[in-house]
Amino acid sequence: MSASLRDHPAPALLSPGAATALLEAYRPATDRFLASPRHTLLGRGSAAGIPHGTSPLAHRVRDVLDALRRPDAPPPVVMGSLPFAPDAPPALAVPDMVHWAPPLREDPLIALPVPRDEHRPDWRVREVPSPERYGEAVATAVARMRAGEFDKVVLARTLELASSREPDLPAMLRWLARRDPDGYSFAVPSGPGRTLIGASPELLVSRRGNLLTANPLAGSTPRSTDLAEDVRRAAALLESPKDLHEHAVVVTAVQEALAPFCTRLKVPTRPTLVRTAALWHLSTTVTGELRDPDVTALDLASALHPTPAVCGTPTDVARAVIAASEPFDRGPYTGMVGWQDADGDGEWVVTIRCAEAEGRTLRLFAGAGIVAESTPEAETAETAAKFRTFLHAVGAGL
Ligand SMILES: C=C(O[C@@H]1C=C(C(=O)O)C=C[C@H]1O)C(=O)O
Repeated sequence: MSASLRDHPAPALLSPGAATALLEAYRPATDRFLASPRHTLLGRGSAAGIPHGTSPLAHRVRDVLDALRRPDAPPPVVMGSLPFAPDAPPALAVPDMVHWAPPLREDPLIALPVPRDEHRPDWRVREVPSPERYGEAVATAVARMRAGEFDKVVLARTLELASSREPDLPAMLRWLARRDPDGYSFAVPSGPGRTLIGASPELLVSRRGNLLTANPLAGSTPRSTDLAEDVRRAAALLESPKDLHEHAVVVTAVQEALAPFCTRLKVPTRPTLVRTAALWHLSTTVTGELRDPDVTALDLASALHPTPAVCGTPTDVARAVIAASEPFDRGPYTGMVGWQDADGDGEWVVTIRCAEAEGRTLRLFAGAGIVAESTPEAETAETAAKFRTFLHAVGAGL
């Protein structure tokens, strides 16, 4: 439906249960689902793809959306994901039909208990790299940073899950979306036969009219089930010099990337906390006013990507360290996932806390920001906590 509908939703779409109905309606392969704190979207089918070309992707997306504009219809929308590597192909499409609903977190039905899948796959789990190898890569990066070679790098590891039957992706999405309804949950095709599915807490950038918002996260600690300990960990994170440094590197990069586009950019001087079911994060909400109304959400996202929350500083050195240290291809992980309409409004989310499903396999990804004060033990524990959300969703314990 439409931008106008988004601003003035039709009564039927305001009915309690509209957002959870979209969640229930999600079908893999044909559908693109994205829930944010502002909207719930379900795109079905594919009316147009984005052509290959030498011009920037954001321009090609704008041209496709402009060509599909009809005077009597709402502005068309593109949905999908962009990979971490700049030269890898995006997985974007203009759906035949986009259904909009208010946010999941405002839907009274979101609080209903999620029925557990009785027939859970019998997962075999392989860690790539092993936690020991991951710790060694962290130690090597720390030594190079202490020698002054670079400032920060984000190193990731994966879990490869294989089963004798295909996972139930709609059930997984329902579980993820209901567990963190304040975050960004998504399920989109990411390549032939592949689905990217996850629940990210991090907004790369959104644009609404001439207003932009970015919400970099960096600096994390696992939650505790003991309330007093959970609060103690949150308080310690807010005071941790190592995490404040790791966070500041990201905020500075976001500020520098967005400043040229803005007449006004507001960057709070100290971070606050956000929490997911599994982690506490340091968070800064950056807001700004656009200088040029023709700059789209994807123009802004492309200028920001990759932030040091997922790559490092300086970017080119960090990219090289990642390529040399990680024994797998990141694919869509640490890219972006989201939507944008022909007016240039949209939301692009950092693709983390996610997995890529293909047939009977699932590949889970988790990374952590490494700075000179990092330790291999703490970063291995942080990535284990980041896997936890997803492992619960698929019914695999580790
Ligand atoms: C890279 C990931 O997360 C990023 C790294 C964080 C950190 O190092 O503290 C926090 C949030 C994300 O920006 C991930 O979840 O895989």
